[in-house]
Amino acid sequence: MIEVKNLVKQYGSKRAVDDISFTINKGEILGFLGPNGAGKSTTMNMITGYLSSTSGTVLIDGHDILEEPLEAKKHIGYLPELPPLYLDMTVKEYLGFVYELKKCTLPREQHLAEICRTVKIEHVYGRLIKNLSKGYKQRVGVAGALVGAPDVLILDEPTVGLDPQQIIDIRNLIKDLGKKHTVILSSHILPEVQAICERVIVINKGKLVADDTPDNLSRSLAGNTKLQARIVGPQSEVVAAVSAMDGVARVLPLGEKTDGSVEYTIEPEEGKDVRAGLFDLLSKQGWQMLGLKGSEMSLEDIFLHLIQDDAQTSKEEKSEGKKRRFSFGRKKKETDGGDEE
Ligand SMILES: Nc1ncnc2c1ncn2[C@@H]1O[C@H](COP(=O)(O)OP(=O)(O)OP(=O)(O)O)[C@@H](O)[C@H]1O
Repeated sequence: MIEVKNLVKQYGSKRAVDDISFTINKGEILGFLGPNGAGKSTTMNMITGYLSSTSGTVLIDGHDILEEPLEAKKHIGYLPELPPLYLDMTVKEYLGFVYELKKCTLPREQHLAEICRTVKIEHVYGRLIKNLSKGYKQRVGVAGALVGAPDVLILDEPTVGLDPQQIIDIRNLIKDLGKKHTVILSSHILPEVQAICERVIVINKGKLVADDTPDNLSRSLAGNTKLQARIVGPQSEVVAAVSAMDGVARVLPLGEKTDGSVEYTIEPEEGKDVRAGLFDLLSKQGWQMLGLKGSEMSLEDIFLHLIQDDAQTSKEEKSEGKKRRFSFGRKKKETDGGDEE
């Protein structure tokens, strides 16, 4: 559906987007993550044809966004971070205006009514946009993006500035839209991306640093899930005995709890499941286990880790003159290996 190939954007001496390639398939909801200045808006603006690229191509359903802009843009509905709403228009007037602007040929009343049903703004159709809440203004922006029935929706920070209930409503709306559309969602809000998106692309300093499902990212980076255990027993003996277990890489006591247990983080070696051995050990020693749970990495942890890895890789490259590679799982191993040296 969308093919981004070797996309580069150079602003003078600044390379804002540096050789990014990815493909988005029909019906995917893709999260586009990156810190401030990473190059997200620049990339989205090149995908929507608002900015031309220095080099590289963007194909929308096979149409080059720069060579066949009209054909390509027909497929895209774009909601910029600040939707260009005309506050003195009613919702009806605004959507009619967007309809004309996009030279839409679908049956007008029927098409606009269907959009209003989808984004649930039928009851404010006759109201002035300036009198609507922020959440409803955002819905009107989404409605505008849906005019012309594009297959692809590109949403730039769609929940910024909304209150918690409005955020939930817009997220649910995006999920619903994802059933019929390919969606690209740019966001700084990591739990949002985790909640909505099936796939995440992370960019940092103009480079693509990860492309995977939130779950895979979490798994490949975390390796094995760490365990949080609450154990009643003499702390130093517990640490020594559990550390000596086959398959345990590290044990970290986190402090005593009010029930007399001590909480530990137990980090298994790669590919090892130490839970059964842990139960055996504790029962042999007569130490009680009051709790055991896995602690998975949140997307937030992963994101920070990736950005740090990227900074680390840059340093290594500078010194070694290497070309970068962003194979996520492998990179983690390499980093691990480096740490151990
Ligand atoms: N017109 C421009 N001229 C020069 N540099 C620019 C221009 N637009 C963006 N940049 C620079 O390019 C880099 C990428 O900017 P971009 O706005 O794409 O990042 P972003 O990931 O969208 O960040 P944010 O989330 O803060 O909007 C930044 O360093 C920015 O300062």
